[in-house]
Amino acid sequence: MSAASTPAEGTAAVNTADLYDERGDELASISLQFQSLGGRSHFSGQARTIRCFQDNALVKSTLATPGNGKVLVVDGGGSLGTALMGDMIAESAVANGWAGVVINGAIRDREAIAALDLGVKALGSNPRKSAKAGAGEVDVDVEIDGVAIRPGCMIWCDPDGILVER
Ligand SMILES: O=C([O-])CC(=O)C(=O)O
Repeated sequence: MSAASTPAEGTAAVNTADLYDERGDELASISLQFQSLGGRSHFSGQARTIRCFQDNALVKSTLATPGNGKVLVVDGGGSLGTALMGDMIAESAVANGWAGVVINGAIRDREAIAALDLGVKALGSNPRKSAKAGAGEVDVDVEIDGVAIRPGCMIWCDPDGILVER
C-alpha cells in the first residue's frame, strides 16, 4: 500500500490484500464471491445499511441523499430474483457523492453501471425489476456471509474482495 493511501481517508485506492496484511484479524473478510460491477474498482468508506427483500424503494431514496463518500451496503437476502439497482439509481448515487454500493443481491443495466464512476459489488444481475413499496429498514445492523456490518463501520472493496472493520 502506498504511503498516501490512509484507509480512513476513504477515497484513496486501497488494495484489500495489502490492508489485510497490515491489519489482519481486526478486519473481517466476506468470503462470498461478489462481482465487481462498477466503473470504480477500488472503493471504501463508512457504511450505511439497508435491509430489504426484492423491494428497492429504500435503495432509491437513500442514494438520492448526500453520500459524503460513504458506501451503501444493501442486504437483499442474497436474492437474485429481482434487481435492487439499475443505471438510473446508480447515476443518482454518483451525483450525490456516494463512493459505492454493495448489494447482497442483484443489479441490472450492467453495461451502463460499468461505465459509471461508482464502486459496485453485487452477486449478479437480473433484468426483472423490484417492487417499490418501501419495505425494509435503513441504518440497521446487517450480516452478510456471517460478517456483521454496522452503520458507520469502515468497509473496503476491490476486485479481491470486501473487508469490514470489526
Ligand atoms: O428502477 C429500478 O427498479 C432500477 C432501475 O431500473 C434503475 O435504477 O434504472
